[in-house]
Amino acid sequence: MSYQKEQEVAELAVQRAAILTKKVFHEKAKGTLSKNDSSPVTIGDFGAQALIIAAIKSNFPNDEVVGEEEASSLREDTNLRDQIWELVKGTSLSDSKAEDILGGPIASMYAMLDAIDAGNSAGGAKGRIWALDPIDGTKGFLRGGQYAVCLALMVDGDVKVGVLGCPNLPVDDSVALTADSGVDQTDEEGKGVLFSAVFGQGATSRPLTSVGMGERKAIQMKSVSDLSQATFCESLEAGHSSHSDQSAIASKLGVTKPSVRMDSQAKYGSIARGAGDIYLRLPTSATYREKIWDHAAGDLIVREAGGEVTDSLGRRLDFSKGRILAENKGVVAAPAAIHSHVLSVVKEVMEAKK
Ligand SMILES: Nc1ncnc2c1ncn2[C@@H]1O[C@H](COP(=O)(O)O)[C@@H](OP(=O)(O)O)[C@H]1O
Ligand SMILES: [Mg+2]
Repeated sequence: MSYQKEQEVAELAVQRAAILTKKVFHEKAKGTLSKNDSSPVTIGDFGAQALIIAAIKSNFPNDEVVGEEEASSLREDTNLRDQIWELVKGTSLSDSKAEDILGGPIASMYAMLDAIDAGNSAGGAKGRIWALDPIDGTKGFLRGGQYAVCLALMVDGDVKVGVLGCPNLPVDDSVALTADSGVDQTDEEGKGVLFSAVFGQGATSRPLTSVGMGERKAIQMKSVSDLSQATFCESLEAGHSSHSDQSAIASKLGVTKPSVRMDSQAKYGSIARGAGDIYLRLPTSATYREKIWDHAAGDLIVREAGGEVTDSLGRRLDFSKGRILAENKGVVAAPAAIHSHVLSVVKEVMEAKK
């Protein structure tokens, strides 16, 4: 399967949803968002999920979707619902042919609520299931840092298509990450990149604004010959991964640069294009299980760019277990050539803690 149509729909849908999230952010910044003070994340999340699921359902009506949100609270809260509908109604691509590919605008507010609710798949090992995170990196979105609109298609539990829209990352793949890449990037001119991969066909990037027009550009992870010069990424939120374990691992690896702390799957995209090298996500609790929508697209994009992605015990991320990664703990992503070395150090550090 080439998954050409799926990739095209996913890219355009993510682009349209990303435009909506940007609009919400700017309305919030101008103070015109809401008289009743609904959270911009709530509005952006629901709106983006509606646009993306509507596009999936109009092209692939039998596919299922695992989406982060569901609309029951919206059906009660008419004010919030109207606010989201205004925004969804007003968000279309400037390219009308591309908009047609997505199935055009959503017909009514009730169709919007139904689209949101169609993200209720239980996931699993059979059939075609999309994993959707309309705004990944909630905290980053709110602080004007990094966030991502994330969409992946799984077929019988394997990720076949992955798309990440990162509105606040630089377009240029050659811009190396720095310690402050994760914060306060909003409103700088010319930002926004879309990463995309199809299983077996490599990973690409292009400006988020040129989706549907420009060519995709192949991306590759950087080869790391000297770990002392390597850049590693981690969550900005200390609650989402163990900064102390990650720092112990980095120093054992001989990494000398400070970590790049960044919200969302923008981390996967950044290492896939060689702007950084390694992504470490060591669990902070024994019971938390990662959500499939937080990893599916990034996992494929990194692997298609020449990387390897496992959990902290060296197991491939298993997306066939439902809405969560029930059989995995944490994430270790690195170029294939050094992944086993990185993993051995991860295991050493985790063993030493016991
Ligand atoms: N205790 C925890 N450990 C790991 N991930 C967590 C977590 N609590 C929440 N998360 C997830 O971490 C995601 C953000 O990842 P990151 O830290 O890389 O930006 C959140 O996605 P949302 O922002 O979509 O809610 C959320 O699903
Ligand atoms: Mg998320």
